[in-house]
Amino acid sequence: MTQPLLSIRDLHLRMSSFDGRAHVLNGINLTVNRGEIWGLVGESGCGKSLTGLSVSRLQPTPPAHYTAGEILLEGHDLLKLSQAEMQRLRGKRIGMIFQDPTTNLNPAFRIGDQLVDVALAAAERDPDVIGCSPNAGRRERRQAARKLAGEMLARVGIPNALARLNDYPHQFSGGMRQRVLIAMALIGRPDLLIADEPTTALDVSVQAQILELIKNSVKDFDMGVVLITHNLGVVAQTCSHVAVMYAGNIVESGPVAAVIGNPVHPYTRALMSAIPTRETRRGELRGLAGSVPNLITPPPGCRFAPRCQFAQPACTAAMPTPVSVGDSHAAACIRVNEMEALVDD
Ligand SMILES: Nc1ncnc2c1ncn2[C@@H]1O[C@H](COP(=O)(O)OP(=O)(O)OP(=O)(O)O)[C@@H](O)[C@H]1O
Repeated sequence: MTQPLLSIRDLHLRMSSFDGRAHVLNGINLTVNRGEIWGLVGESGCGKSLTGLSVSRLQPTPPAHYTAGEILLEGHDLLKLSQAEMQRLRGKRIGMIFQDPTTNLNPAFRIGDQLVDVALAAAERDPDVIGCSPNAGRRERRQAARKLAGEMLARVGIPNALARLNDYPHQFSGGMRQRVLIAMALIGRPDLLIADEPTTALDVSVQAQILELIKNSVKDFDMGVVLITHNLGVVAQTCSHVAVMYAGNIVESGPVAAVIGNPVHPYTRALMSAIPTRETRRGELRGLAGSVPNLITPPPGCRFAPRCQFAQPACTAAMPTPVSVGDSHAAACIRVNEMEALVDD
């Protein structure tokens, strides 16, 4: 059997602050294969970004400290690598896109120069990236990198790409800047792309184009994607799989059709019923009462129990382990097999 592209196993991350230690990731398990787009969803503060940052090893240190677990990229544990070794993987094997396209481009440099720098850095690790021998002269390598930069810009849908290499970031709209960042993330031909809220800052029509671009890039580059979002609509539209996070745990995961078509964890069900639909009339929108618990003193057992309408005393006895409820579909709830009956009541 082939190795999964990414395998996060029982990852525990602790954060220290003046108030105490927070267990912000509490045994995360996630497997991503090439060709898959995994959506990570959940309310603010559930640990989505820290999971993504952990894979790229960009978590804030200090105060972040791993107490257990592994992050395997094709079998190699990223947590065992030095920052210098990790630096070599970023851009080449792991690409990243973040929420705000404005702050992630340097306003003082032309778009072309920024893309060329990333391509040359990736080519140091793999000369094939720019298709130029490592023994070639500096000028020849820059020319090859610039040609690739133009091709990448065209590929992410920037019209008149070659001429636009000479422009500065302020000459691009928000959606265009996000396309440039996608080009930058893909130029080193990564195996894995981590996209943290890549469309949140964009208007709805541009959002759809960017999500389509990510979907097409998965096919073109045969990579795997972890897409972090608050939005279950984005997951339904873009992802093949989804992991629902609550307070540092994955509470439900599986293929999108199974999880969204038949959510079994009370938290997933609550998130879904909070989505406005065409039928939702004024005053009928059901929000999710309460908030994510303080992770310095989390509630005992299931962390969702204090907000769960189906909680019973046994829920607070121990952290529930994931139970399989279908093909690759699992949920961490001790009442999962009763859920159909509970919901019908
Ligand atoms: N630098 C930090 N120092 C201390 N605690 C932090 C730090 N960064 C994040 N946290 C805590 O870790 C937890 C998880 O944060 P994270 O940013 O991963 O959540 P998230 O699900 O991505 O939220 P959002 O959707 O708002 O980005 C939160 O409780 C947060 O307060």
